[in-house]
Amino acid sequence: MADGSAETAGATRSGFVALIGPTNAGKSTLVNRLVGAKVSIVSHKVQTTRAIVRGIAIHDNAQVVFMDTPGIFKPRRRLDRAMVTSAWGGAKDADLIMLLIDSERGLRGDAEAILEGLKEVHQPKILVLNKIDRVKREDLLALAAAANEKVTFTQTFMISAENGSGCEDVMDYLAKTLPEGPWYYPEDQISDLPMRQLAAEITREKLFLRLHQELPYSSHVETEKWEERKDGSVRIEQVIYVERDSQKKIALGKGGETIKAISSASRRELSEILEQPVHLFLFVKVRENWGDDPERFREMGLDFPK
Ligand SMILES: Nc1nc2c(ncn2[C@@H]2O[C@H](COP(=O)(O)OP(=O)(O)OP(=O)(O)O)[C@@H](O)[C@H]2O)c(=O)[nH]1
Repeated sequence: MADGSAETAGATRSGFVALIGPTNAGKSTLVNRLVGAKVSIVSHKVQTTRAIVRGIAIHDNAQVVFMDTPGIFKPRRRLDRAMVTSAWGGAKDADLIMLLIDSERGLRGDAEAILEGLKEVHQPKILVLNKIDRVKREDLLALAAAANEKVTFTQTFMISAENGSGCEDVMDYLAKTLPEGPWYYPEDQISDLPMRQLAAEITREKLFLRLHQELPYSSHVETEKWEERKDGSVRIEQVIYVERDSQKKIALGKGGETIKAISSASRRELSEILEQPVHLFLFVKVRENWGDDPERFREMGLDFPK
């Protein structure tokens, strides 16, 4: 057989997996772990993820495209509503839905409402109980039973996205369950988030880590300029939008020390990801009501809710 060798390796599989779950359940941590690289920003604060970010992982013969959806919660502001719509929209486009629950928090809060919403979604669903490093085994079993009573899951997994325990089983399952078909992306691609947007997300993560109270929630980062230089370095200019003058002062810090710290942390990480020297310039601008500006929503890849 002259050309049969590729066939014997088995047909390729591929598909889209929507990660749904309450905010702070660990969705970004899990995608980053499964993809093996940082494609989605993580922080201990809730509502870090705004738009759908896809991480792409190869496992056995399968290419698994993760849609890391914004945490689903009760929408209040316009931006919140857009995030929730985007999360459910992502679920409807997927081949498989993965519900991630923080086992320590259980079904309290938004988890209950998500389970209700999932009843209307017809794709196969799996339940993933995360943060098992924090809970006792008997509580996990009770939680799995309670969730399975409300929605029919084809499989239940218990994992720790943080230390990796159980994650391999999830990948094995996905790799053999997704539909047969050609891969959607080239083998070495791990995200379809444009680099400019990923760079903005990284700076936003540093902002989240550095600033407290409400400021991170009323700020937004955009990459405005991206210039590849002849010496192999790149010059990146980003704007941090805040809503008030007082917030601008906080973002800059005394003598500019806060913005300098954010900038150098972001620059270091960007140089690592891009594998080239980065010159990063951050500007803080006040834009009142950016949360009601359709253009900002487009930049974040979200539809502007009426
Ligand atoms: N102990 C423990 N902590 C975890 C685990 N997985 C994630 N975390 C932590 O939980 C917090 C939230 O994680 P994220 O990955 O940002 O959660 P998310 O669901 O993407 O959050 P949103 O963007 O708000 O929707 C972070 O502080 C993580 O380090 C885990 O398995 N065990």
